[in-house]
Amino acid sequence: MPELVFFSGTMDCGKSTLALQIGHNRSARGLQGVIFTRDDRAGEGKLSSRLGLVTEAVEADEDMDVYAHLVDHITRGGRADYVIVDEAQFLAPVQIDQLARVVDDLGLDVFAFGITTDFRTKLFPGSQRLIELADRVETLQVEALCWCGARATHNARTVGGEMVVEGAQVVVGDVNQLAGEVGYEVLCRRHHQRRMTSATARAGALSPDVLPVTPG
Ligand SMILES: Nc1ncnc2c1ncn2[C@@H]1O[C@H](COP(=O)(O)OP(=O)(O)O)[C@@H](O)[C@H]1O
Ligand SMILES: Cc1cn([C@H]2C[C@H](O)[C@@H](COP(=O)(O)O)O2)c(=O)[nH]c1=O
Repeated sequence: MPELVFFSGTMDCGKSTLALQIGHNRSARGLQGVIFTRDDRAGEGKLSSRLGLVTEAVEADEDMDVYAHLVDHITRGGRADYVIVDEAQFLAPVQIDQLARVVDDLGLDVFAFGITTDFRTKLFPGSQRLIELADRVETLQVEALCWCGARATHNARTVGGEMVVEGAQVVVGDVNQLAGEVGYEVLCRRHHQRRMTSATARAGALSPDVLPVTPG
C-alpha cells in the first residue's frame, strides 16, 4: 500500500541526507521520483544536505497545487514512481492535503521531511497537517545533540549566540552561524525552556564565582 510518511526531527538531524539516500536507492533500481522542496538554504529548486550532496528539485511555491503538478507531469508522459518533499514544514496545509491525495488517488509513496516545531516550539502549519494526515511519522535514528549532551528536541533561533523568542516564523538559516548573524541551535527541552544556548552556557561558566554568603 502506498504511504504518506513524515520523517520529522530537529534541524541538522539528517533529514535531507535521508531524503537523498531514499532517492538514490530507488533510482539505483530504475525508479524515478519527483522531488519537491521549498526555501532550501542552497537556493531555489535545490535539495541540499550538510554532507555536501545536492540535487535538483521542483520548488513548491506557496500557490502550487502539488497534486495537479504531478497529474500534469504524468499526462505529459513524465514518470513518477514516488515523491520526495523536503522542507515540508514550509508547505501550506492545503498542499499537505494534496500530497495525501497523491498517495490515495495516484497510488504513489510520498516521503515528506521537515522540522516539527519552530523556534518558539510551535508547530509549523505544514508539519501539523502532516502529523494529522500521515500514515506514519518517523523520528530519525541519528540524534542531534544539545550542548549538554542530551538529545536535542527543539530548535532555538539565535542572534550572536543568544536565543531570541520573537520574530517571523520563517527565516531561512543554518546552525553554526557567525557571531552577530541570525542562526539556529538545537537544544534539549530543558535548555530551550531556560534559554541556555552553548554560548550563554559558556559565558556563565567563565564568569567569576559568586562569593559564598556567610550568615552574619
Ligand atoms: N563533516 C561531517 N561529517 C560527518 N557528518 C556530518 C558532517 N557534517 C554534517 N554531518 C551530518 O549531517 C547531519 C545533517 O544532515 P542534513 O541532512 O543536512 O540535516 P537536516 O536536513 O536534518 O537539517 C548532521 O547531523 C551530521 O550527522
Ligand atoms: C526553527 C526554525 C527554522 N527555520 C528554517 C531554518 C532552515 O532554513 C529550515 C530548516 O532546515 P533544516 O534543513 O531542517 O536544517 O527552517 C525557520 O524558518 N523558522 C524556525 O523557527
